[in-house]
Amino acid sequence: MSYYAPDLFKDKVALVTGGRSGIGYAIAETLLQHGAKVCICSRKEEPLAEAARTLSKLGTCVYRPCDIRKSEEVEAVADLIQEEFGRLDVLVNNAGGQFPSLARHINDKGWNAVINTNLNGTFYVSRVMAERFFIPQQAGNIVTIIVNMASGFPGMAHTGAARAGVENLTKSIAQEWARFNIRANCVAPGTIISSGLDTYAEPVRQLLDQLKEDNLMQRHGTMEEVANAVLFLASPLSSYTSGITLQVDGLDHLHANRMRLVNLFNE
Ligand SMILES: CCC/C=C/C(=O)SCCNC(=O)CCNC(=O)[C@H](O)C(C)(C)COP(=O)([O-])OP(=O)([O-])OC[C@H]1O[C@@H](n2cnc3c(N)ncnc32)[C@H](O)[C@@H]1OP(=O)([O-])[O-]
Ligand SMILES: NC(=O)C1=CN([C@@H]2O[C@H](COP(=O)(O)OP(=O)(O)OC[C@H]3O[C@@H](n4cnc5c(N)ncnc54)[C@H](OP(=O)(O)O)[C@@H]3O)[C@@H](O)[C@H]2O)C=CC1
Repeated sequence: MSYYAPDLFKDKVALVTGGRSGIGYAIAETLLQHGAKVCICSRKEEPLAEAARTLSKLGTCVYRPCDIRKSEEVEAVADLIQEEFGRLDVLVNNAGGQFPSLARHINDKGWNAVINTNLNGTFYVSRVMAERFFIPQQAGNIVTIIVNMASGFPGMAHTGAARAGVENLTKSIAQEWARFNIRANCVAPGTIISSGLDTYAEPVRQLLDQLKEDNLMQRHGTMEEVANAVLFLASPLSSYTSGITLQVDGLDHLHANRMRLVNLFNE
């Protein structure tokens, strides 16, 4: 059940990066359920196509494989959106990820992989979609998924640094592009039960129970809770809000034990 009007995104077109799985899939699904036409992109063509097939039962959903770290592939996604819909109203920068490691053990390649994905990739997609659609249309809306790194991210310093960069980038573009009627905001999820958590190996998975106990609401978040926050920021319901980060974390940004992950490494 949804508290939003079912036609909230009628005639609107949305791009969800990383929309083939987890939180991105839930966002794409929710946008479709509220009338949007949706494009999803990610690196792995087969699961991406499968996700688009399933999502198409809810409405129009197209897909194009894309590594957001390659701006020419991002341009190809914009080409598809232009051909299929001729416009774009909402960009959800959801694609991202990282691996757990103490900072001093992250080698150059690993550092660059995470920075390129989360910071550079998010910038490329935002810039391309603004240039191709939002600025010419004089209208657009960007919502970017980051993480809870309000007190740093010990155990995943690369992603903490990248997402802090994205949060600051969002404040800058929100100001630069306000004159084009473009809003830009972030959503910072805490620990959310999703396919993303399955990518972590056992020691980190054990941590999840501890994180749940630490949480003042005594639980992890759901993908629907993140999607609902995205819907709010992507819709006219938040029309006077730009440049902010909405925390969806059951208070973890104020209260989480940030050393839990570091302590797993037993150093
Ligand atoms: C509490 C939870 C809160 C947050 C939850 C979530 O976000 S859930 C969402 C979670 N979902 C996701 O995170 C999914 C998306 N994540 C990813 O796709 C990857 O983590 C990525 C961001 C590194 C990109 O990867 P890619 O395809 O570009 O590259 P690649 O795989 O080829 O690696 C490049 C280099 O990185 C290094 N390195 C990589 N892994 C490890 C490791 N375990 N150990 C050590 N190092 C590692 C290594 O140097 C490697 O080079 P090598 O040694 O192989 O020559
Ligand atoms: N689950 C959680 O607790 C939290 C998640 N987040 C963030 O939410 C977002 C979604 O995570 P979640 O759904 O949990 O995890 P998933 O691993 O399921 O989602 C990550 C998605 O991003 C895509 N992706 C990764 N790298 C690239 C790339 N270079 N180019 C294009 N697509 C890419 C993946 O598809 P493909 O492999 O096909 O490229 C996948 O669809 C991520 O940014 C994550 O860091 C933030 C806080 C907490």
